[in-house]
Amino acid sequence: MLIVLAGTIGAGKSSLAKALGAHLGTEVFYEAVDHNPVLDLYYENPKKYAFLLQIYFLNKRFESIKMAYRRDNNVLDRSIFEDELFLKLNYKNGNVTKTELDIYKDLLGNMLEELEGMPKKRPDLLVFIDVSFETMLSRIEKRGRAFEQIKTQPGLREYYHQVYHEYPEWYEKYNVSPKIKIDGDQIDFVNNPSDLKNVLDQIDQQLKTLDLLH
Ligand SMILES: Nc1ncnc2c1ncn2[C@@H]1O[C@H](COP(=O)(O)OP(=O)(O)OP(=O)(O)O)[C@@H](O)[C@H]1O
Ligand SMILES: Nc1nc(=O)c2ncn([C@H]3C[C@H](O)[C@@H](CO)O3)c2[nH]1
Repeated sequence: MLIVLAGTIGAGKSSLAKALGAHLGTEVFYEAVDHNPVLDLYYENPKKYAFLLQIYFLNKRFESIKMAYRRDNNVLDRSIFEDELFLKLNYKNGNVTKTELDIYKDLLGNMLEELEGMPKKRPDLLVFIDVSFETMLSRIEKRGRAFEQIKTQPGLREYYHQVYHEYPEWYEKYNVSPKIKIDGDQIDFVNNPSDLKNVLDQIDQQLKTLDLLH
């Protein structure tokens, strides 16, 4: 089965992907953040690097999907379907031009068409981690990636609020696969084993309903 994690920045996707991979005995494909040569440049100068970052992520995402869709059991940290959310925001903020927006959408459309030819065409389940804006900010701070910090770049607060604001509608509209929403605010699946069990039980239950787990 193929499970994808979705949610705003710092929602807990990588953390839950790791736990879910261990629980189901599946491989985890993490988002390309650690050795990303563009991400810190983007946070420094979004106007210059937004389009390049979108292309970088899209390419990496597609690479993971190609591997993950060919194998049987996988967990993907963030879905390709969220990339357009970031792109549109960058367009709205004047960081990508209309031509860049159109070229990107065309490329994304072509890539998604390619998936139609693969043995597995779409995820079996999307797990959306829902957190409040305050939690999002505190997790970003706690994780401590230097270029993401509001303390040194106060302007980022507004950008994070925009990203946060886009997600509820994005989730409501998402219809590529079955989906489930997890409360990442109240449930501390990172530090509290019984909370983690609670989340894994919710996901297992959904997988059973879909006849993917017995
Ligand atoms: N449910 C939770 N309870 C407490 N802490 C959490 C929870 N989920 C994540 N964290 C912590 O919040 C930080 C961000 O988590 P994580 O890296 O998993 O988020 P992410 O959604 O993958 O972020 P990004 O989109 O930026 O890659 C980490 O320090 C993690 O330990
Ligand atoms: N601009 C932009 N477009 C994307 O498609 C995208 N996907 C992820 N990210 C940023 C958010 C976190 O800082 C960090 C980890 O998720 O990477 C993105 N940023």
